[in-house]
Amino acid sequence: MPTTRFQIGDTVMGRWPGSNLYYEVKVLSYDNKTRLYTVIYKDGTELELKESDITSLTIFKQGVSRSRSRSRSRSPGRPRRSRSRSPARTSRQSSSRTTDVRKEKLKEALEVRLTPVPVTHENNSNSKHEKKEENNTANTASTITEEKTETESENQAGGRYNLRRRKDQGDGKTIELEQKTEAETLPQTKPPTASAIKTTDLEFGGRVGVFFLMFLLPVAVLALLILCGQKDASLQSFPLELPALQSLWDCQVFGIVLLWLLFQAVLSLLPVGKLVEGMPLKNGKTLKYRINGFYALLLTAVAVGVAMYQEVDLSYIHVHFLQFYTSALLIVTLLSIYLFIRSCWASEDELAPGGNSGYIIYDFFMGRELNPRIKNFDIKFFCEMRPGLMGWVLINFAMLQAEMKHQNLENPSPAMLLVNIFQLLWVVDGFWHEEKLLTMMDIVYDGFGFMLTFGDLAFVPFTFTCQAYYLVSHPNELSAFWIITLITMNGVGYYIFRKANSQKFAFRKNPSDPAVSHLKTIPTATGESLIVSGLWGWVRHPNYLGDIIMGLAWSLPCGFNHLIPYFYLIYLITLLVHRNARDERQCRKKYGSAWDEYCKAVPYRIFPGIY
Ligand SMILES: NC(=O)C1=CN([C@@H]2O[C@H](COP(=O)(O)OP(=O)(O)OC[C@H]3O[C@@H](n4cnc5c(N)ncnc54)[C@H](OP(=O)(O)O)[C@@H]3O)[C@@H](O)[C@H]2O)C=CC1
Ligand SMILES: CC(C)=CCC[C@@H](C)[C@H]1CC=C2C3=C(CC[C@@]21C)[C@@]1(C)CC[C@H](O)C(C)(C)[C@@H]1CC3
Repeated sequence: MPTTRFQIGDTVMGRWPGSNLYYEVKVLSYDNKTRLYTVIYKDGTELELKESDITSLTIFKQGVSRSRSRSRSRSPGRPRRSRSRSPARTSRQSSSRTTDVRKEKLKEALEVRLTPVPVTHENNSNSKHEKKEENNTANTASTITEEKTETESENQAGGRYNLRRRKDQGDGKTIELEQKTEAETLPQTKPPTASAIKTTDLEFGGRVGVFFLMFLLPVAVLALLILCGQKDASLQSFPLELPALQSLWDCQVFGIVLLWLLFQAVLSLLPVGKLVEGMPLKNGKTLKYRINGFYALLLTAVAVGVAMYQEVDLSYIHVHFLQFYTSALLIVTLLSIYLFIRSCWASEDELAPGGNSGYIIYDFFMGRELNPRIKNFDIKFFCEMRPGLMGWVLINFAMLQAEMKHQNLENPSPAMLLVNIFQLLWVVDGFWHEEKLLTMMDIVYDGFGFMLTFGDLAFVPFTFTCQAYYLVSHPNELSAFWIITLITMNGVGYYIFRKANSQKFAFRKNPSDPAVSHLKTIPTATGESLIVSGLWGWVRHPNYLGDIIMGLAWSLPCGFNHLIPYFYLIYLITLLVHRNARDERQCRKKYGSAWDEYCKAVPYRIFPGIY
């Protein structure tokens, strides 16, 4: 390797992809064509790195000792600056003496364990200062965490990180471990550069696969709704002739759907609820999101109450259900076209890693732009949470009204009540934890194209309601035993789902949180650990398991006469098994051998006993 900076066999510091953490690595080879070094980490992980992601050991060590001496020379009695992301945190900080003491202790502890590492790079222009982070890795490594620059490689790796975790310690408060003046003098890592995105790993069977899916999905949902509304809902009784056009289209219905979207959009823009920052983007910036879904749900409930008081008949939705679906489908199509066209003007920074293959159909389906916004209105975040999820609850309630009307009941049937209550609980839970959606793959990684638009605006409200729709014309008596069994099943599912999600979220935010600090973990080379006990030590995706148990409890009230009400369960298992595989691929890429170790310790994916 005559022209390279590093030679085979050199021990150098290599950046861990997806982070700004540097580890000791050995250079194994250099590829002249790709200009990539193959390096091996101490845990045996081999990776290819760019020259800019490698730095020499001597520069690193000089940096370490320089900043160590800086650290030592700081007067121990001098109060250190602490930085808080939100004013709320600042006030909490100043009001709590005990927390301050605890924080100081923690800070001291961290200072002993951590190594501030100045890294010299050619382009050290980023003015953001560095922060040290807890090093709990198997490899001893010097770490440098720069708030913004991490996102570049994270996004490329398709990973999702909770960067705040690295700054939040103790009671979720932010501790800045270096003084600002000091940190500013430290050499900085390279700022993210806008590299051209090109999606090469095509999902869903590539261009051909998504082409068929784009037609198949809307048709399959239409078929499901037709069957679900028929007296005989068996697959064999599917009508062979196409439904008449007027049974599929109604201008008034289209107007109602538009009004619904507008109403929800207005609610989402109300200046109530907190403003939170999303995950850092590739360009280092973060977007702000208004978290007011729970208020919007309450206001929607009030609006529906007022409408019912004005004698609006909600069973209209049941009568015109197919027309509501086709109206939603038209909006999905128009919105997807708009999203695709506007993405042509989006900068490289704004593109999603998964939807930029260069193939029009594929990119239209997957979504090119990551966070399409009109001023402060985030179209993806809005569609993911609002019209579809609220619509689901409203449609369920309309079906409950329709059931009473159709079957001349004074009260809704227990089956209908259970379906309504179970699903309402799930939706309320979603809005209560709305902020957590910001760290999910759908927001951080996936582009917003036909797939998510269809999923959010058509699939969720029209297929997730399929049990309630079915019950209107297929009554099912439930014994007290069944009612208790179903309530227990939903409760168990919900407990697993919520506990697993909250545990992971709390752990990612602050591993020393007393609620999760007792959990056993496997350290990984990135500095983040994997929980290996409790629910996360039982199966690798306990939250999916909980969701599936709930899905079963939502379908069983419809009885065993037909397969149709089990559609949600079948969809959920398929989606979560696919999502699990996708997630595991990304985790293996991100955590390397530590992930394999986790898989060995916890061999079951979603279902206990099933590998
Ligand atoms: N009803 C529906 O239609 C759907 C519901 N859902 C629900 O949404 C919820 C969120 O799902 P989703 O975002 O897909 O996945 P998860 O919330 O399970 O997130 C997966 C991530 O968790 C982290 N992780 C994995 N294992 C561990 C571990 N042992 N310890 C600590 N962290 C770990 C990894 O990220 P990292 O290490 O980078 O933090 C991994 O990438 C689930 O409850 C799911 O059931 C999802 C899809 C559809
Ligand atoms: C067939 C097709 C095109 C499916 C698209 C799937 C999407 C509809 C779902 C993928 C993951 C979702 C999640 C929620 C809604 C449905 C979609 C978007 C979710 C936001 C609902 C509220 C929950 O509390 C949740 C946050 C756990 C959940 C996350 C995943």
